Amino acid sequence: MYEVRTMGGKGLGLVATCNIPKGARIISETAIFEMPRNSINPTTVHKWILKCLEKLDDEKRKAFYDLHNAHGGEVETALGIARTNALPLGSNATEGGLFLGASRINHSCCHNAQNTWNANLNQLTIHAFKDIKEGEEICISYLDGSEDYQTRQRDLQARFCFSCTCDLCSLSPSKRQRSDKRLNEITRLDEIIGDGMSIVTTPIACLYHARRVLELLKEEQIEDARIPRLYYDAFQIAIANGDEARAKVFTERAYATRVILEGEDSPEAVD
Ligand SMILES: C[S@@+](CC[C@H](N)C(=O)[O-])C[C@H]1O[C@@H](n2cnc3c(N)ncnc32)[C@H](O)[C@@H]1O
Repeated sequence: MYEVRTMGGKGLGLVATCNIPKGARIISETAIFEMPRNSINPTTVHKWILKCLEKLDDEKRKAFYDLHNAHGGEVETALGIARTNALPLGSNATEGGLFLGASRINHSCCHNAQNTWNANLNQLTIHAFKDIKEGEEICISYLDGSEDYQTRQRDLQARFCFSCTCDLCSLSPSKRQRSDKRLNEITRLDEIIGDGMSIVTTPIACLYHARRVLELLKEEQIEDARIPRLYYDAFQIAIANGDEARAKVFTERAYATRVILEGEDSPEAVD
């Protein structure tokens, strides 16, 4: 479905070699090793990585050292490579995994693919959540939420040492301002919906917020994991308030959108 090519200014990247339909699984890959992701002493993490590398065969160890290192000079080589390439093993996971294939996927703030840790398969999956045309680059997002332009640039620079020039980051100042306003509003409403209390005390307002977030995501052409999460929130609001009919509709939508992003075998879809 893809090949690894040199992408001017971005190093290597994945390009679709055929039309990839929305929902297709592009990659399913086992980690060469797992490592702690956050806030642990760098020396400890470095030692951990070296131990993991010792256990690999020569070919995999060489392939690891061939991966991009965005932190060269700042930290030990193996740690720099691991920090540049580790992908999370679940949302909010404290563990990351090193994947030789998926590590070549570049970032876009208007990405077309989703990386997910599938604990049922014990593999990382990459799914197209938009139709991807032959010749188009396959991109994921390295970021978690709906950050505005400045926050995205700051985080990408700090964690991956590049300035993003994707279509979203290249909008004219006025269009970017409108996009930032929508993204900040998504974050604000998401926080209200995510607060367990407001689901019980102001359920109708929460449902309106959820609908508004969906509209905003659509305007921003975002079709990632935020959509099933939102339908799941709406399901919980309906259940908490005894509205079984709406709960059924929301759960069906949460399932359908989750399957596109992760496949029927994903634990989130199965649950
Ligand atoms: C996980 S690697 C991705 C694959 C990498 N391009 C390679 O050659 O192996 C992450 C690094 O790729 C580059 N990169 C990823 N997305 C980019 C983008 N949108 N613009 C510029 N560089 C990008 C940055 O150097 C980043 O630190």
